[in-house]
Order: sequence, then C-alpha cells, then structure tokens
Amino acid sequence: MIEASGLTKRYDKTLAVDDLSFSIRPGTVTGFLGPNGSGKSTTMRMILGLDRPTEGDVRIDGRHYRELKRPLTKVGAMLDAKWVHPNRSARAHLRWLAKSNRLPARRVDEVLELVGLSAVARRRAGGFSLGMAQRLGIAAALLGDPEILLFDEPVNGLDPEGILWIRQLMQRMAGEGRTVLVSSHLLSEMALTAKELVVIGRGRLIAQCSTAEFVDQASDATVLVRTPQRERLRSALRGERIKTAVSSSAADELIVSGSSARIGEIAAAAGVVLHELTSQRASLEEAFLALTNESVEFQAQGERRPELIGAGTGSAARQEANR
Ligand SMILES: Nc1ncnc2c1ncn2[C@@H]1O[C@H](COP(=O)(O)OP(=O)(O)OP(=O)(O)O)[C@@H](O)[C@H]1O
Repeated sequence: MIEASGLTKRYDKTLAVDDLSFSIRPGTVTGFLGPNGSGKSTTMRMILGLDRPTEGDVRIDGRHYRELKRPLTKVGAMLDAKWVHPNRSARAHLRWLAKSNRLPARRVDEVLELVGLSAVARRRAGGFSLGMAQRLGIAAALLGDPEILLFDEPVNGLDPEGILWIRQLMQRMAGEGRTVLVSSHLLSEMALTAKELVVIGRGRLIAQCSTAEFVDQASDATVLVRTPQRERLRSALRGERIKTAVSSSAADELIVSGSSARIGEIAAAAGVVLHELTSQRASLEEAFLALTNESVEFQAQGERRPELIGAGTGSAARQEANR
C-alpha cells in the first residue's frame, strides 16, 4: 500500500505537485495518469525518497522509503531506463544492484531470464536499444522480488510486442497480489492495463477511482437512438429543449444528449416507434479530456493536445451532438 497525504513539491516558482493525497492498493494495476508535466515523475521520485516533499508525506506500508532496510526487497522501480553505466554489462549492472541489497547472485540470472535478456547479458548496456534498456530497467525493479512496483512511462518508445509484454507482466505481478503503480500519459494504454486510476493535472488530484468509474463520471450522457420516424422524434425532443444530432452514417440514427429513460418517455408521448436506445460510453481519452480541461499545462488556444490524442473514438459524434 502506498499512501500520500498532502504531498506537495515546489521548485522555485513551479508548483510541481500540489497537495496530493491518494492511496494505492495491492492486487491491482493502478494507472497514474496525467498530461506531460503534470507532476507524475516528481510524485514517483518522492515515493522513492529521491526528492523531498516541500510539504506532506508519502509512505510505503506505513514507512518512508528511506526507513526501509533493504529497499529493493520491498519496492522495485523503473523511473529512467537509461539509468545504467553505459560500459557495464547488463549482468554486471544487476549484480552490483543485487550486492547493494544483499540479494543472491543467482537472482540476477533469474530476472534476466524473466525479461528475456539472458542472451545479451554480457553485452555493454550502453549499446542497448530503448526496448532492451526498458527490459533491463524492469529486471532491476524485479530483482528483490518486491511487493510494490513503480514504473514511470514504461512503454515509451516500445514496439507493440514490447508494449504487450509489459502490460501482461504488470497484470501478472498485480495478480500475484503486488501493488503496481504505472504512470503514463497514454490513455489508450492505461485503459487496457489499469483497473484503478489516480488522475492528476497540474500537480493536483483530479480523480481516484476505477477506470470504469472515471469514464462514467465524465460521460455526459449521450444516447444513440434508431427510429424510422427520425424527424418526428427530433421535433418532439427539440420541444423539450433536448439537443440532437443526426448521424451521417445511417438515415434512421439520431444522437441525443440526455438520459435514455427521458428520451424513451418523450418518444412514447409523441407516438414515435423506437428500434434502439443505447447509452454511449465515453472512451478513457474523452473522459480525461473532459475532466482535465482546466488542468492541462502548455495548452495553446485551439491546440488538440497531441500527446493525449490517438486512441479514442466517438468524440466527433459527441461534439456534434452537443452543438
Ligand atoms: N528538478 C526540477 N527542477 C525544476 N522544475 C522541475 C524539476 N522536476 C520537475 N520540474 C517541473 O515540475 C513539473 C512537473 O514535472 P514532472 O516531470 O513531475 O511531470 P510529469 O507528469 O512526470 O511529466 P512527463 O510526463 O513529461 O514526464 C513540470 O513543470 C517540470 O518542469
């Protein structure tokens, strides 16, 4: 369990983390989600005692990181995959880490095997590709067989096979009862990987809930309606000041802002036959954009926040419906 309370970090004029409180439970992958520069890495560094909070506190099973006697056996972390001496081999790097925490040397070979680096264990780490460096970083995190794992943007720069591998590894680790916290600005990836979310923007907490709840909270109800009497329904809804948009893909479809129950009642009162009435779910991406609207740094007017775009679908229809 990781618990932060009133966690705050100020660098001169920048308030990187602002009064952040959350708790991360074991047995599940928790996504730490926020736009670039929102304070995720700073928070992770404070969890690991690499940065001192300006105010507040973060504890691992009730203790500060610095109080842990053999930290690698409690917490494994990959913050920066390139944090390795370039002239050391992967095995030498891990052996040095193992020694520092009094871990048996055989554990080095076990984790090299686990991450698929056995064949290149004697090569200098400086020549590793980003994907191999990420695997080495993960091997280091797993070395002490810790209960708690922290990964900062672990899929950055990986190919689809590497991304799938990391996702499955994190889920397996959580399935074994470990606490897994993984930061990302990639919403589509978090939607597939994390069951729970801590969402931040500009250093502040926006939400802590399940991924499903987060999407629900942010979905302003939009309903897909199919009816052979589309125009009649439209005018009845307009009479109730309910916004509608016609779908360009099908002549009998209508997208309506509001609850299905209310739309059904209005249709019944107007004698309109309905063939379908389906509540639309927002994607995680849309939910994020809706809830972090005020919290994105460096957003120029009209900018599409490209680091957050790329996986969601359906936003065009929703925007159309709200016009
Ligand atoms: N050592 C530092 N000195 C000064 N400012 C810093 C330092 N570290 C982080 N910051 C600032 O604090 C804010 C939060 O940065 P942080 O790296 O924690 O965000 P992040 O969410 O991890 O972003 P990214 O996804 O881009 O890594 C940013 O405005 C950043 O410029």
